[in-house]
Amino acid sequence: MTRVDVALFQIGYGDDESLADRVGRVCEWIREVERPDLIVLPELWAHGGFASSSWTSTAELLDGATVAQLSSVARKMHTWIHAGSIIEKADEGSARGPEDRGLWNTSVLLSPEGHVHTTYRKIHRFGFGEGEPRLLEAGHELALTDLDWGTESTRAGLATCYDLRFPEMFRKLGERGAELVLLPAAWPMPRVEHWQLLGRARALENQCWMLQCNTAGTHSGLEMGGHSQIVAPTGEVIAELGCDEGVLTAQLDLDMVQRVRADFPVLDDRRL
Ligand SMILES: O=C(O)CCC(=O)C(=O)O
Repeated sequence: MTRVDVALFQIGYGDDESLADRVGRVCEWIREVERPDLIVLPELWAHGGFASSSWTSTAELLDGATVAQLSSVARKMHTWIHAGSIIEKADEGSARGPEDRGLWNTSVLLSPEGHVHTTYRKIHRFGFGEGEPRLLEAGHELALTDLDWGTESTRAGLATCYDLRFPEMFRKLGERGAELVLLPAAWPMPRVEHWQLLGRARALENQCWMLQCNTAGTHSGLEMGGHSQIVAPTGEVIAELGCDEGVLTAQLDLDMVQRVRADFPVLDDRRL
């Protein structure tokens, strides 16, 4: 039986903490918890989910300071760390994307050896013409990987925040074998019920685990919604946080995906 311990860090922040201070604080905080098998952090927690006016100046390379510090934590703890997302800037001389911006909202999964294992550039940019669609390139590729736990492994799909509103993306991840989806976010408080409802829907309709890690606090004039949640392949929320900063821990029975799919084989009845 594949049982794994996960910890989602619902990071709270305001406008008064520098990126470097926040990264240092979060690395310390992670080191204080008992070693889980997988840690998940939120979207753009270092750069600020809505701090778009500073994204160009705080953007980092994939091997920049934020990822390097978290890689060192992953290696020392020998655990998987989904580092949430960063504002990634294009390396000198490399492709800058079709809109020539050279910036992406990129999620980074680190292996227990501390290596960048998988990256995912957010496909659906949020902002309706402002923020992400004005400043960042869109990602164009789905990202899936096998999380190796030692003797067993689990197929995981990566998605970020606003992607949650696009069910066809999660169906594609499911078709490519995803049993679990890692979803970091900076989802605002006024629409937190959408976050909860859509997360449950994506889990239920694809019969997969959803690990949704949101942000807390108020920055750039927006209150973040918190309410990080872990949803089972039945659509049941097995663990959730409130509005404040905190760690959400749970033990997942990953074999449940196959049991739920065998007991109620709704995915076999799709008309393609
Ligand atoms: O869809 C929403 O309501 C929030 C999405 C969002 O904040 C984001 O993708 O950064």
